[in-house]
Amino acid sequence: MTDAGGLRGKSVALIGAGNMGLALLEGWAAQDLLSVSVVEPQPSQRLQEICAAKGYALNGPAAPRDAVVLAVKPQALEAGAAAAAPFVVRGAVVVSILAGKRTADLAARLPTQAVVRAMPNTPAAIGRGVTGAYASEATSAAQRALADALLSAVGGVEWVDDEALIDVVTAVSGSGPAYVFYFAECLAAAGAEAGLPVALAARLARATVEGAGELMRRQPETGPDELRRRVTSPGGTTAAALEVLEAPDGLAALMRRAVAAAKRRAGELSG
Ligand SMILES: NC(=O)C1=CN([C@@H]2O[C@H](COP(=O)(O)OP(=O)(O)OC[C@H]3O[C@@H](n4cnc5c(N)ncnc54)[C@H](OP(=O)(O)O)[C@@H]3O)[C@@H](O)[C@H]2O)C=CC1
Ligand SMILES: O=C(O)[C@@H]1CCC=N1
Repeated sequence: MTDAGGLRGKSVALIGAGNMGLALLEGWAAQDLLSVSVVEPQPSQRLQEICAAKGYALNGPAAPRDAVVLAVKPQALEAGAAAAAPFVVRGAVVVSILAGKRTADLAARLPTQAVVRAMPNTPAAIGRGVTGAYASEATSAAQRALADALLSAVGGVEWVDDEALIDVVTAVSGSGPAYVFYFAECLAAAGAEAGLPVALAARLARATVEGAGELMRRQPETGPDELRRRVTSPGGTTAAALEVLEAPDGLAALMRRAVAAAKRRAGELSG
């Protein structure tokens, strides 16, 4: 395995291996460059398999690590930070993926100020995630590079230099996959209501979202607006539908409200 990010020989502790923690671990295991310790109260079978196959310590004694990745629920921050602290030594960087929790919230509970706040998303589970990240002022360039390499194992990483933007990243790409899945659900439901058998409507909606996403992926130079125009024949069916979606109270207004609600909730989770 190539080691573009300089991960070889680095040591990491992962605190919390649920949906997102496990996705990160899968990415690290595929690269096979790191020494990993995992703390997880209820290890899933998959977690146990990875740890056994890769020789990762699972719920073993704490030891100093180069990086500690915190992946518990925001509501479990106190317990998660307590579990993380023994792994955090001078020079270690803490990478938190907790929604809403500020770098200051983390630093107040951990023996370091070097904290990276990151927001991945669930396509990380197939190596196709995108993560927004912010490094506190106390984070060195080397610590930030290590955090970048750890997060890059499951997809792209976009750094921002204003921590407040992470709440927006959370509302756009962190929560975003749920919006897309919900769109597929709504499209299927509308198709069924318009007369299609329920299962067929679900298959058509799913294949449409998959195909449209893949089309976008394969044409990175073409904006979604242009791809949309290519579907839309003048005076045709798509134009009729888009007139509804583009109405003042249509999809743009709904997305604005949805993103604002998620951003507001991220703010409420801080502290
Ligand atoms: N799901 C998503 O799409 C995304 C989530 N996030 C963030 O990632 C974090 C994790 O989310 P997600 O993976 O979905 O949640 P999960 O509940 O799936 O995973 C959290 C895991 O942490 C474990 N845990 C709880 N307390 C401790 C502790 N003291 N020490 C070690 N492990 C502990 C939990 O165990 P138990 O179940 O036994 O309590 C659980 O397995 C959240 O903060 C969330 O905001 C970020 C981006 C996207
Ligand atoms: O819903 C949540 O709070 C988490 C953060 C982003 C996606 N899931």
